Amino acid sequence: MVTIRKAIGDARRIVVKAGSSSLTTPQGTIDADRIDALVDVLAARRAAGTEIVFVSSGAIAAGLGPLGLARRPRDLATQQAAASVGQGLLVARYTASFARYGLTVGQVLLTPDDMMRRSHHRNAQRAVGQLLALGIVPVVNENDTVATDEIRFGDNDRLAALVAHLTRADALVLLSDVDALYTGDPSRPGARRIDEVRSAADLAEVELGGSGRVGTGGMVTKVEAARIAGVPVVLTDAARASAALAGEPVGTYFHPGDAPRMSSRNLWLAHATTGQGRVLLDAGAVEAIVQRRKSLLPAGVTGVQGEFAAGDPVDLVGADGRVVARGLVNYDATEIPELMGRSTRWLARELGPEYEREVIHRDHLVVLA
Ligand SMILES: Nc1ncnc2c1ncn2[C@@H]1O[C@H](COP(=O)(O)OP(=O)(O)O)[C@@H](O)[C@H]1O
Ligand SMILES: N[C@@H](CCC(=O)OP(=O)(O)O)C(=O)O
Repeated sequence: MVTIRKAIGDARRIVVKAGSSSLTTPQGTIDADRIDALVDVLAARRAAGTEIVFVSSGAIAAGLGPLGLARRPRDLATQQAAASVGQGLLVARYTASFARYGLTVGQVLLTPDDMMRRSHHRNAQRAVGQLLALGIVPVVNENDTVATDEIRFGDNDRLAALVAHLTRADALVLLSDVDALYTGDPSRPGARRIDEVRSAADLAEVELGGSGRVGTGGMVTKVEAARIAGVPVVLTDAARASAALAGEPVGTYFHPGDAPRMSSRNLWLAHATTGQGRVLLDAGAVEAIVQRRKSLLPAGVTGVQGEFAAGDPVDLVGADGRVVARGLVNYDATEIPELMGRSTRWLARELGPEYEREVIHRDHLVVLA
């Protein structure tokens, strides 16, 4: 007897993410047949009463052919141009394809700010919520045309996990060009399929390789997405989408961890940002932050590395060189050396009351250790 994954079968709202390789051809054009086949599956589940939020990659990959490019460009400006062309083509195809079932799609292009800033977050939540309430299928992607190397999600696996939080979905399905997670690169002999991941321990021996020809992030970002999604996740290929959505035992099933659900803001900070610099801490500060969840005060800082401005995300590093947390810093890198090792009281007295503030407030700090 086939055991059905009840959490997937019963889900009332599912985020489905498809990678570039499942939607486009090696020539850098849209693969209309495979898109139609995937839409058939999504529309069927939709007809059964489940709300679908579709996260579609492929903007850059679909723009390559029209721009006469043989491969993904390295420079940002050409990636942006390819995404601009490809995104329009993708959405035109989805519009036509879902229309076969009388369904309307709505394009949603997100930037990291939409997850991070409270007002933007609420706004994105309201917009997607309203699309769903109106019976429309939201088609989500990163806004690649205005993304920069510094400010971007970069991969849609983690974006899909954040969208699962944003929409309070019940499950996440990641569709790739590989049918499951393997113990190592599946093209190498000896790699074994993994049916279920219950905890980080199940991944201890797994080698997570890079992406295929057009994808971004490879398995690393998929496993990371499963870790942060907070709901059951199925990873499989697009050919098994129907079975995956029916809850049949295909691909790899990631059980939701028992870690408490992080706020979207902290999820973004931990998983969608890159530290713009490093703040070095003494042992007391590491203990205060990691064990007691306190703010970082100037007294516990022993050094700074890199150039950053107030408001930037920075990594907090212990004496052993390990990154223990990430946070939004309240000072420019150049200001910190004169504050280091000083008590806030001393700073307020000597430099003025505005120096009484923390280096990083605990509300803007996420522990990674
Ligand atoms: N341990 C692993 N298990 C499965 N696939 C892996 C593993 N390590 C690396 N990969 C590669 O990851 C690729 C999928 O990632 P990616 O190219 O980013 O896909 P997508 O475009 O669907 O996001 C697969 O084609 C596979 O070759
Ligand atoms: N936002 C990018 C896709 C980034 C990405 O994660 O790609 P993939 O690994 O194919 O899911 C695009 O639409 O081209």
